[in-house]
Amino acid sequence: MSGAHDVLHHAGDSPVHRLAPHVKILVAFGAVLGVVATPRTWFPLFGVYLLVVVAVWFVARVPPLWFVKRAVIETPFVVLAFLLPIFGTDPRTDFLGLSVSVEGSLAGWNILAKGTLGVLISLTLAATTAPGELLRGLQTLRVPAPLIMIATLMLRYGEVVVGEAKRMRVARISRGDDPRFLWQAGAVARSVGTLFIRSYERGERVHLAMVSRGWTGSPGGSAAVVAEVAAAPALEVSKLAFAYPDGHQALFGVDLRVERGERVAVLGPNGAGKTTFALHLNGVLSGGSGSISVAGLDVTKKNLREIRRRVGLVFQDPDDQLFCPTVAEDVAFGPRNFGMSDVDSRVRKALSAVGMESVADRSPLHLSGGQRRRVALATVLACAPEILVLDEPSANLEPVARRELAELLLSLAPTMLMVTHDLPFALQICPRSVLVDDGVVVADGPTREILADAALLARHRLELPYGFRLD
Ligand SMILES: Nc1ncnc2c1ncn2[C@@H]1O[C@H](COP(=O)(O)OP(=O)(O)OP(=O)(O)O)[C@@H](O)[C@H]1O
Repeated sequence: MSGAHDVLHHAGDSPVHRLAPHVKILVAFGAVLGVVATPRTWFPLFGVYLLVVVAVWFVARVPPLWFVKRAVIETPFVVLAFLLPIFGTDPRTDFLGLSVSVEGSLAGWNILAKGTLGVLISLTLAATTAPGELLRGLQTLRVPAPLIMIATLMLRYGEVVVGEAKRMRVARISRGDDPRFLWQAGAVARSVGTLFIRSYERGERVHLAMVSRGWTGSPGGSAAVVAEVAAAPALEVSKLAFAYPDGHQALFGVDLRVERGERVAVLGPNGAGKTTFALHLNGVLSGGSGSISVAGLDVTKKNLREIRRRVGLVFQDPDDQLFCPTVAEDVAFGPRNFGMSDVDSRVRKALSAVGMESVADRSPLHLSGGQRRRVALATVLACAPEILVLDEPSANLEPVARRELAELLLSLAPTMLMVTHDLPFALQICPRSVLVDDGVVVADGPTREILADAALLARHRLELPYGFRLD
């Protein structure tokens, strides 16, 4: 998936691109301050500023048109700048036969000149500095960690919106739409509404993924550990029922007990409630009825931090799970939130476990789907959870990557719950399966026996793949 990276960053190898990011941030910041502080009537100086900015574009080898296209974000200010002379206060003067306010004209010019230069300077910084570099530059400048985290999240949200917009555009065009013509403006306007909703929903899923790795609103945290109840099962779920805020009832009373070290597959047709169930296991979803306990600790607000340290959730879509500028930072996110001490070595070990050490410094968004899936698993492994909850781990994996993932999962010690439609994968990894349908557990037993029950599978819209035989 491409994101805001590609929209605002113009990759290159010019001297401007090669400058240290913190130097560029300081220069850009100083330049914006200089522009803002310049008296509005020093007209020629604004011309000089513009020439300097354009000269930087030439050295950076980024075409001026690239900036012009992106400067459209300034449109509301331009409109305001042109309205001020018309509606400004007296005294007034004649300009090209129009009566314009003198003060309004100066105020409009001030906004137009300073706003445009500010936008162009910011775009120049963004064009010549990759987002990850920008964040590193801020770190070098010792900008407080919460501000850097906020910048990271804003960046991720930008990527979410741009990514959704691109996906929707491709979907529209592939179905014959060509939104270049005026009479399609209505469809485009409706798409903007949909884009907002889709971006909001994805943003919410990214937030859930952050919460599930211990994010509480500020980076860092303590490593306080709550004592568990000895001899309690790894997981005990009783009469769990849940309805989404729109009133849709997804779970109707799930009961499940999982012993320590067990590997259990959660099977079921589309819409059965599997993901909803998985999201409850570390308190990402809550508010229904029934109870859940992990190693004897109730999943309640007071224990949430400890529960999230113990239950690692790997989301169905890796794009929901990965939001930091680099793979290494994403993998470090959970251990940092949980106040773990040996973060660097955890990151190295987790990436090595999934065979992804070589991509540590790359942006997660520039990886292939299969690579992202492995990195998403590493983000959770780095927290060494006692229970690993995986939602569709084998989806979109090439056969070799799928086999490697199976070997990796079989080599891991934690208790495991794996939501999957991949029945052979369930058989390979999990000796036990539970079948969920319509928000309740309808079967629970050895995976082989459940998969051998053709009538049971058929009743719940499950099917072994063509040619697959249970020996
Ligand atoms: N955010 C939401 N708001 C309202 N309803 C939802 C929401 N998310 C899921 N649902 C509904 O809850 C039900 C269970 O969804 P869930 O995603 O848990 O199913 P699933 O078994 O994981 O399905 P799949 O195999 O297709 O991933 C579905 O009917 C779904 O439409």
